[in-house]
Amino acid sequence: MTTSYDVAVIGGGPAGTAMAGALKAQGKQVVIIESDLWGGTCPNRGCDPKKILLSAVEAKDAATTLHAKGLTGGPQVDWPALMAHKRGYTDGISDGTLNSLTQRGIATRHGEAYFQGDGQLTVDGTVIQARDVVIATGQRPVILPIKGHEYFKTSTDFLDLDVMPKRVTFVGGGYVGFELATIANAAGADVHLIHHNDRPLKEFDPQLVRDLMAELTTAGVTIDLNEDIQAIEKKADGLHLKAADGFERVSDLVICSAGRQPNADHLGLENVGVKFDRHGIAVNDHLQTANEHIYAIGDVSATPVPKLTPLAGYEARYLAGQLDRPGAPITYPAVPTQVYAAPKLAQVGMSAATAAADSDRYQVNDLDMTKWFSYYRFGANVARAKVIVDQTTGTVVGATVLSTIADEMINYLTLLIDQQVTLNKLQRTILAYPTPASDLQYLY
Ligand SMILES: Cc1cc2nc3c(=O)[nH]c(=O)nc-3n(C[C@H](O)[C@H](O)[C@H](O)COP(=O)(O)OP(=O)(O)OC[C@H]3O[C@@H](n4cnc5c(N)ncnc54)[C@H](O)[C@@H]3O)c2cc1C
Ligand SMILES: NC(=O)c1ccc[n+]([C@@H]2O[C@H](COP(=O)([O-])OP(=O)(O)OC[C@H]3O[C@@H](n4cnc5c(N)ncnc54)[C@H](O)[C@@H]3O)[C@@H](O)[C@H]2O)c1
Repeated sequence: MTTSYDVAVIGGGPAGTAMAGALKAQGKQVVIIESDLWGGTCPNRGCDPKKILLSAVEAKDAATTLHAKGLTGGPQVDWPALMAHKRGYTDGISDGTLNSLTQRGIATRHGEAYFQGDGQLTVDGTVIQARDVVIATGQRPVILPIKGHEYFKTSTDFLDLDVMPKRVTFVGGGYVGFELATIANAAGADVHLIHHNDRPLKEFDPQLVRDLMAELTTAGVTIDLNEDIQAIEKKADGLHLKAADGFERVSDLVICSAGRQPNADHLGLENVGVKFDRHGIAVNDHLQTANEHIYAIGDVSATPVPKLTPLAGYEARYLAGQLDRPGAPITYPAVPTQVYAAPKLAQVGMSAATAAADSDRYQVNDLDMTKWFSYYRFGANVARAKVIVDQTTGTVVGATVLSTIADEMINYLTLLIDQQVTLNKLQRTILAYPTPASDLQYLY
């Protein structure tokens, strides 16, 4: 059976579903192909389940920091109940996404998409004919190719654990390692985070990363830096992780959190002249591959931006516009990114290190906000921000924030950057007091 469409979209995650929806709204005939769960990584095994589990950490920490300041006793995480709460959300995602696509008249196919050749896109033997194809197949966890790699589990396994093991170890200090270590620690596990050099979360301000590590260490997470794990051995007392320098750690569960790799190696891209490497599928500044009818968006594309859900949607909306009416190359606004640990670490725009190189122009406001009203009232242990102000324009151009509410503050800061809001302009807006937003004027 051969079916013909204007556009075929491969991957039913945030990028693919946004793409298919935007194309359908333009009146195009579109088919979307998904080999696993509709909705993709973010709502099924990424952002959303992670943040549901984090809700218990946030509530527990809020109660703990107010201990002896008006609260007594301390809540404990009931992992099976928390997991049931998470599943109450995630279990409905795939069917819900499929229904939403179908209701909008978007054709759907479940199966592995594969390019047999130009114009020969197949899904489980069926040829799908489409003028253009958009690849939005995302990424999957890297499994380090060390001895005993078969004992590694991934973030996907962690986010669906029935029981929290006694000892949990994360190999790799990036977003996934820090976020899931925070959750496992709050759930009562003995948690180790092992990183191969001395710069975990290397995209973030090193001082604030050190502050975050100090907080996590105080909370009970053991962080081992400069340890390069070479082997995992299963013994009667657990999984033994070993580094070349004699370092050894025993654990019940070992999560490989050493990064993610593009889902580009199983698509037959060599049959259609599309190139990729470990950063993703090579695209030009119109998100077009070397094959003029094939595009790549979201996590799988090698664009110069972090791999995040809002960017998947942003690239989808841009490309839908391009396919309708070709125009200017894609440009990206300031992109906020954050680590949902306890506390949260968030960053947007210019870093303090870059600003320091031009100190005549850029002022770095390094602010200890711990005693500020917004943080004092719930007894926060740490609240720190570095805010970069361009002195020639009086606008904020970058910020790093470490606090329990950094995830909200960074969005306000992103708006200030995007809208080029000066202090004068901000103070002409009345913001409800006392709220984190009413603190914005003190960041300049
Ligand atoms: C643990 C974790 C936490 C995260 N937390 C955050 C967060 O807090 N905030 C944030 O912004 N981002 C977060 N992310 C990143 C976010 O999930 C991704 O940026 C986002 O899902 C990318 O969307 P996508 O559509 O490009 O890819 P995906 O969501 O990965 O979707 C790609 C889809 O393509 C399908 N597919 C692959 N190959 C084929 C094939 N051959 N045929 C058919 N279908 C195929 C896959 O099954 C998948 O469903 C997190 C990721 C992880 C792993
Ligand atoms: N909050 C969020 O927005 C969020 C959360 C999770 C994931 N994500 C997305 O998923 C992507 C992947 O996240 P991630 O944490 O899996 O990857 P990452 O690339 O952020 O971090 C992986 C870390 O593992 C380290 N590493 C590599 N090899 C190692 C080794 N042999 N031993 C020890 N450490 C090693 C790297 O130096 C790096 O610090 C992120 O870049 C982000 O785009 C976002």
